[in-house]
Amino acid sequence: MAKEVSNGENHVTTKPPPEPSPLRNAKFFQANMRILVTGGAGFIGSHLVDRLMQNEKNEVIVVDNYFTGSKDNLKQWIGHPRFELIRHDVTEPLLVEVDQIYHLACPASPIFYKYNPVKTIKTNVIGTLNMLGLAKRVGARILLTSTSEVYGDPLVHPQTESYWGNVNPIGVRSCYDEGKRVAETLMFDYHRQHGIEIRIARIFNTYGPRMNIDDGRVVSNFIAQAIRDEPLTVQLPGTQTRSFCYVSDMVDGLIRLMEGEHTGPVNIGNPGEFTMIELAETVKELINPEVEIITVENTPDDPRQRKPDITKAKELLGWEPKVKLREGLPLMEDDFRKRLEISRKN
Ligand SMILES: NC(=O)c1ccc[n+]([C@@H]2O[C@H](COP(=O)([O-])OP(=O)(O)OC[C@H]3O[C@@H](n4cnc5c(N)ncnc54)[C@H](O)[C@@H]3O)[C@@H](O)[C@H]2O)c1
Ligand SMILES: O=C(O)[C@H]1O[C@H](OP(=O)(O)OP(=O)(O)OC[C@H]2O[C@@H](n3ccc(=O)[nH]c3=O)[C@H](O)[C@@H]2O)[C@H](O)[C@@H](O)[C@@H]1O
Repeated sequence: MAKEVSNGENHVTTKPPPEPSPLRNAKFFQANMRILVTGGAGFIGSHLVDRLMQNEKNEVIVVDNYFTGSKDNLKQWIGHPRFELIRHDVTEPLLVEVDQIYHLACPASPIFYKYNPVKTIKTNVIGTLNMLGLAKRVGARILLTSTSEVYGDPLVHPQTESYWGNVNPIGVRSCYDEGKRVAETLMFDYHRQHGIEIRIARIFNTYGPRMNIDDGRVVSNFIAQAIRDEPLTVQLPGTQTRSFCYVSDMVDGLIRLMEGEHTGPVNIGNPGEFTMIELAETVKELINPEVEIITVENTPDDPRQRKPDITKAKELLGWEPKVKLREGLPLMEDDFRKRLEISRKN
């Protein structure tokens, strides 16, 4: 009988896990790992695909409905014999033979997940249910990209995985944070009831090249504003904090979690914590010292502080972030300048 330890509790499964595909152990087949990435045309998903495709033993299938993602993010792989791209909405069932599922499909920026909240919650609940059904049918291991938003407006700081959170169940962010909480519940219920091999990553604010330029998230907003000579819009009070992880570190953490022995949940994020005023000042200093910083109204239920405790990731996965904010911001600036076609002034 499979046994897992998480949050100090024993999760004893009622059934042995389904047999994995024989390909997982095949020595001579051209690809011995078929990997599905849902949401693979998005920001984190496309960087994950790049990393997975570097291993010649991997065959990668992306499914995406292109709500916030784009084929452009995957253009280097389209037509590659080990790569397949399917336009598909995860709220509909999917039948594909795979060994691993990275389940990322879900709009992540608050302006996009609030745009159609009913669809967001369907994506989180029905989408995750469909992917768990697929994992059960084909015996695949499945990783969910959950979020630090499961901690809500946290009363514990920094946040450890054992903290249950402080979440408004009826607020405008609930479609996303409560949606992800249900998704985590479904993952553990399939694990306990059906023996599915699960992995849960709780991702903290991640940034890097390929974020949508008008994505609405704070790092992309500030960088685009600095490049366009527009004021940096710090939402009030400006003393709220976030901890920003560069995307290459994130992808490394996700792959380690998938390949390791621990179900999670595991926080994956960079513990360097900044107020939004500090972030704006850093962007101003690095990208455009002339730019103005202004304050604007905030949106409801904005978490006041957020910083991951990454002890578990360090101990269980041997993972910690390498890229500091001051190193990551210029890399993102280069990408934004190319796409906006605005070069540096001097
Ligand atoms: N970037 C972050 O800071 C962050 C933090 C915490 C958690 N996450 C999680 O990581 C994942 C990826 O986030 P991201 O920042 O790359 O966002 P993103 O919006 O760039 O990517 C999400 C992808 O999912 C696709 N998608 C959305 N709904 C879908 C559906 N119903 N069916 C199929 N595809 C669908 C989108 O088109 C997009 O390509 C999300 O699950 C998000 O909740 C991200
Ligand atoms: O990391 C996470 O777990 C979650 O965090 C984010 O949510 P949030 O932290 O609210 O992200 P932003 O929209 O980037 O906002 C961060 C902070 O910046 C502030 N902000 C945002 C935009 C802006 O122009 N100015 C500004 O000051 C917001 O008020 C907020 O306090 C992401 O949107 C989610 O994808 C993710 O799941």
